[in-house]
Amino acid sequence: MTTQQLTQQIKKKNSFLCIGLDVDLNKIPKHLLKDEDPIFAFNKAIIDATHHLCVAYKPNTAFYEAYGLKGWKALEKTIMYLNVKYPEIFTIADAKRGDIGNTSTMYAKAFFEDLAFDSVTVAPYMGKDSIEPFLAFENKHTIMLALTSNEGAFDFQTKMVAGKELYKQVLETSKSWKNSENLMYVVGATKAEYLADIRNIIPDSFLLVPGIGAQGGNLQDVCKYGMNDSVGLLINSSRGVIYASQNEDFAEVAAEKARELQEQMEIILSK
Ligand SMILES: O=C(O)c1cc(=O)[nH]c(=O)n1[C@@H]1O[C@H](COP(=O)(O)O)[C@@H](O)[C@H]1O
Repeated sequence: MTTQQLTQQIKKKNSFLCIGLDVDLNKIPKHLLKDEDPIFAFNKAIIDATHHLCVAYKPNTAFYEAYGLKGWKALEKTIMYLNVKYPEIFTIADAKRGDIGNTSTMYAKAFFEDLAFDSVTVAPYMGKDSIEPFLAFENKHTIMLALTSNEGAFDFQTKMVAGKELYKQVLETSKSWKNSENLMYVVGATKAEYLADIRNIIPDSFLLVPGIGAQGGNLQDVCKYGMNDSVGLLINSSRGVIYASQNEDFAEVAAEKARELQEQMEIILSK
């Protein structure tokens, strides 16, 4: 999917919501545990109930890898289900990869070719030759951590390096990489006050913004400082949507939570 197609979907649905599929078997409704594949059964129900309210889904691979082969199988079934039934949805493998070049190429193949995700998250720590193998894939997007939502973001990301905060160095340097037009960036919703500075460096790029809901980030602040002419934002909520109810009505209640966020987004988009 191209970024133009993503923007079209945002305008059509009046939503720039991304729903995080972070499935924890201890948190899903008990009746699903009897299913042959509880993770996929949960995802399918959530997706069927919410696909019209969001433009993207983001399974965090940790929640699948934790269950071994069964978890990876459920991830594969989930992405196949999305690609076949809802091909207009933008898909994000939240895997936070990045390694020496030949290894990064294999990670990219795993998520872009084998699983056919539209995008994957990566960490910038190993630099240009760890990210360019991902950027080489046409019509695929590489979402690089810039300023993360957690407290530990202040350990390194905001430290001064050669007269500038490290996250700013990351943003600026990455613009010179080959196929950098395939980059998007992660900025935590809890860091909304940094977004004006970030937009000065990367005015046109899409930002994946996790951290509203459970982590306390604020949608209005993120939009005020982070939105550009083509919206340029994907706002993620995982736990706040998918675990709103742990009863049999879980998918319905998740849809209500997603609807609340979509309606706030519609108001922001109409301004
Ligand atoms: O890359 C991410 O998606 C990410 C980056 C970040 O800075 N903070 C962050 O919370 N995330 C992910 O976004 C999701 C947030 O989940 P909730 O806090 O439940 O909405 C999790 O999958 C996190 O791993």
